[in-house]
Amino acid sequence: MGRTSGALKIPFKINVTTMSKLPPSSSWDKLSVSELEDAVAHHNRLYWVENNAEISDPEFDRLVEALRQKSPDSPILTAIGPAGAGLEEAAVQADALHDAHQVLHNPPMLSLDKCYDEETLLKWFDKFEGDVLVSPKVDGVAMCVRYGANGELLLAATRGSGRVGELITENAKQVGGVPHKVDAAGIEVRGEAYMPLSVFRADFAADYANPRNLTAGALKLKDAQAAKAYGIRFFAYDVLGVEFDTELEKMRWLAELGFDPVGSTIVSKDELQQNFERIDASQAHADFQMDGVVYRANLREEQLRLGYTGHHPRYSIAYKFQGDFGESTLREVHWNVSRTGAINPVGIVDPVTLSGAVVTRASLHNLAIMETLGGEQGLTLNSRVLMTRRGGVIPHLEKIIEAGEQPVTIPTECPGCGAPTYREADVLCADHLPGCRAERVRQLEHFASHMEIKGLGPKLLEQLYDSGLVSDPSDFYTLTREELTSLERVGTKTADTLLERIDQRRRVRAEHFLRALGINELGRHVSELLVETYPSLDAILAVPVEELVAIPTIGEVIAEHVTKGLAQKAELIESLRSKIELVFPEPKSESDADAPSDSPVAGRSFLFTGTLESMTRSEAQKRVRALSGDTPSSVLKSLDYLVIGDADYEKFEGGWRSGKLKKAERYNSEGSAISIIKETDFLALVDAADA
Ligand SMILES: NC(=O)c1ccc[n+]([C@@H]2O[C@H](COP(=O)([O-])OP(=O)(O)OC[C@H]3O[C@@H](n4cnc5c(N)ncnc54)[C@H](O)[C@@H]3O)[C@@H](O)[C@H]2O)c1
Ligand SMILES: [Zn+2]
Repeated sequence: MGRTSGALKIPFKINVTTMSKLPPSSSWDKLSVSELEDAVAHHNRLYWVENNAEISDPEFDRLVEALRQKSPDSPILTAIGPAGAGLEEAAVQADALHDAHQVLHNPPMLSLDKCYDEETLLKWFDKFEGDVLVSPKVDGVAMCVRYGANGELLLAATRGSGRVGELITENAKQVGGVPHKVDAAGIEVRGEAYMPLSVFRADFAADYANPRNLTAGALKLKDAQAAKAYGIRFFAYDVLGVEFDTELEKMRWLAELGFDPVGSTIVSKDELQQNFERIDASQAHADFQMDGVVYRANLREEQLRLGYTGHHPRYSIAYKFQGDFGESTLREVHWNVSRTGAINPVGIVDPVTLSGAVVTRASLHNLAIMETLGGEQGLTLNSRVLMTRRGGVIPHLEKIIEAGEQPVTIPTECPGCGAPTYREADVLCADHLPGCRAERVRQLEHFASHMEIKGLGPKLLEQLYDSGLVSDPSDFYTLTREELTSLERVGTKTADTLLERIDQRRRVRAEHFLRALGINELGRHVSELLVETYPSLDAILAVPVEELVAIPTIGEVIAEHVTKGLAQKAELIESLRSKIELVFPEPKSESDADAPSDSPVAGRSFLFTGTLESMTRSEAQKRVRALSGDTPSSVLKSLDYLVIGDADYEKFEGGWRSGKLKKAERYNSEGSAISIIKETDFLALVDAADA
């Protein structure tokens, strides 16, 4: 089974950093001003115009900083960014504004001023009065959304050159956190679109190097429906068309409108550095990639007084993460069999400490990405390499500093079963033999994770597979306590918890089941489409390729992979369906096609207050979102449910009111219809929606 790029793949170049023809970062300082200027202009162009960066972002930032140190007034410094790269000129020359696909940004969507140390930050702070709003600098793609006189979504656009952006309205409607209607007239909201790291890790990390490129690609896909499969979300950080006295009020208002504002706090001068460190540390658990911290003067009158340069607002600055680099040596390349059967390279390097963690391995994604990394002579062992953690988290082999001598050998046989390998497009494949251990264990892992059976980690799965207790996913459902406790390090308590978790997943939504099968191209989007289009598993299994191709967004390649995969797994599917009950959505009748769904959760919004007992707040929010509900971060007039933790519900009945409750009651007295319910009732709602 091989991977071929199907229609769902993004037609977007992967930004792999290869060996730079210019000197490595350590020698930027030795260049003259004019050499530095040339280098900055060169890389800026490669990045913005050719979409093919040769050096990493932190390295580019160092280069710019080297120029700024030597020649603070260099005109090149203010020409960095898309406009400086000539994009704007090109757009205007092409008479862009008469082009229906483009939008003029007024005022332009500017860049941000940058700094790399506390001293520079404090100097900036001394230019104005009042406190500062701090927020993470989200490493995504800038986007604006405009709303009309009735609050309807009019258009959305990319930042483009800063002055001229590209229209992406239909795609933006598929982005989480972009309300289609707001309770405000004639506003423009600006913010950052990004791919949550959880989505990137689950669906794309094996084939793509960077969530930011995927985000940019998804926003520009011709087929807006297909964009949905990328799970892109939007953080709002600014609004035009309404004036506020402070940034804080602005961010609160955005939350009330239903946007997801970037998490922000107000701080004073002596807390600036401490908040940089706090946000830096938060990378370990954040679900988005960030590349620094943004500071903004809180008082609007001070912002107006400071104004703008042509490149950035003076009232704002980004304190960028240095990108913790470390040199190491590439010792080996391991080849892992993925759940789709692709055999992908993983680099094993000498231990190096980066952002507080020891890194010894980094995914090299796939054969083609590995080749690009190695450059003309190919990747070699014992190469000196530069390691980073992307977004401070994902270990990444940034570039080769000095090549070694021994070329990496590409296996001719699958490391799991010995089947001969072959290349298909970017990927190394094999027609795995039935007993391919690596592929089987990976499939078990994939099944468990998509069926949301917690506790089945890779170690335990290997034990289960090697002991013969589980050879395919249907065996999970016949495991007994005795069998489980016969394994090393599995006690009765662990066994019972596990059995209970498996039991809870005997009744699942059909799209989750389809996706869990681990069939190439049968991901979230195609599974959902199939389940929406066909009423039963039998109907899905019987669909011929020609019919699948007729479904919008399913191309020929996808259709072939899916039908072939389902046929190959017929036996497994039969054995699973005798143990699992699949839930299909109620068929929609023609007349109510546009009516809100009758799921008690889909399309409704939920906000939580007080302490939840059955799960954490973020788990509760995840469940709501998984059922297509919304989770605004504050009380809106249009809110459907305010959920009170069970323990606090008694207090509520006794007269206690949280801020959120007070607000909800006030809105209700003004005509809103917010249901205030307790946790147990919420659980009943989600269970009903899940059923
Ligand atoms: N590798 C290379 O060769 C190369 C060359 C040129 C530029 N670059 C990189 O391109 C990137 C983009 O540069 P730039 O100057 O256009 O953008 P920038 O890095 O100055 O950032 C400005 C952007 O930050 C975004 N942002 C994210 N979170 C925000 C928040 N909380 N508040 C306000 N704004 C927020 C905004 O959308 C805004 O457009 C930089 O990271 C730079 O390193 C790399
Ligand atoms: Zn194999």
